[in-house]
Amino acid sequence: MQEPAVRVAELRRVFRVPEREAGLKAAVGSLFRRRHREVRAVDGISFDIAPGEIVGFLGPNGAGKTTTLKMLAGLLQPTGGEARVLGDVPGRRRTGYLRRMALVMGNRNQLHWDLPAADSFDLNRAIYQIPWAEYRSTRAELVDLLDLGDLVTKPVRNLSLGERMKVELAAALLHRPEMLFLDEPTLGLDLTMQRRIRAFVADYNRRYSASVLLTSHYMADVEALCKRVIVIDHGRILFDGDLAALATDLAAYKELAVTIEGDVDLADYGDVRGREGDRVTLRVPKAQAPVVTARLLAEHTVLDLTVEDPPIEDVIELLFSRGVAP
Ligand SMILES: Nc1ncnc2c1ncn2[C@@H]1O[C@H](COP(=O)(O)OP(=O)(O)OP(=O)(O)O)[C@@H](O)[C@H]1O
Repeated sequence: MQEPAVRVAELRRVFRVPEREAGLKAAVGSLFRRRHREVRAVDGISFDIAPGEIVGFLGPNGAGKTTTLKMLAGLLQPTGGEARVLGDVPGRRRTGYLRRMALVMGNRNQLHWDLPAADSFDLNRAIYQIPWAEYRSTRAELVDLLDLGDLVTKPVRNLSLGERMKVELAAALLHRPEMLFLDEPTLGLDLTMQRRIRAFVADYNRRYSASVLLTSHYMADVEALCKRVIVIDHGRILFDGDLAALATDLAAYKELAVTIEGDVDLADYGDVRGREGDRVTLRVPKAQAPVVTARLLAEHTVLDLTVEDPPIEDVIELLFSRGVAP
């Protein structure tokens, strides 16, 4: 059997943070007696990622996503458990490993602010010791795929947020990493740019059979790219599986969107969630969906009717509030 690209077993990271009460007395006291509290950012998580797989890594703020990605990228040492990526232990930070992976953080600028990205690209070529011919061809390919044009010749500080993200991605991928850790790569970008970045990630994955672990607060990113999602909260895995199964398995209700001739009050059929012109969205318990559908069809002139799982955002919210075991 092929070895997984990522193998994580009981991975943990505990931070010790100094604790201090407010006020001068407490401030003076803390000079002599430091109290600490433990934050279990990642609390024993296990999962595998297959080569070439794109997995969405979801969770609310503070769930432990970035801490996990940093451990997998070798930036943070775990306090327990094990991580292997591409057969290597990331925490050892072996050059051989660092040259096969990339961590891209949407909220962190890794390029020189005052220089054009082209200069940072050259610098990365030297750092990663990419042979010139390979560098030129990958660079040309990335410039084309990301539609960078002359953006690479402008100082980074003059670029828009979206343009900056595109050159960031290009810089991070010049060495053609096989493993990508993408932390909110579309953060703050407009819809067109989000779509562009998404298409690029899909393309890169196909072209180089790269594995991708992606965090994003935009469910559209996740739905477009990830067949599988891992959901964490408070450092623990709540769900690991098919994105489609998440809605089917967890949501206790269905959403019926129905257009009916005439003005009819549908409150009797279910929980009315919204109305757009003649189209009404009803939420009904999953088990009752067939009966309600049949009643609507029998009792009214139905012009259009769809039965769907609730939006994935709602399902994930439900998951966080319930804290389902894996
Ligand atoms: N260096 C640190 N020192 C102390 N606590 C930390 C440190 N880094 C992270 N934490 C804590 O660990 C927990 C997990 O943080 P982490 O950044 O991994 O979450 P996240 O899921 O990436 O959240 P977000 O979506 O907000 O980026 C949080 O409670 C955070 O405050």
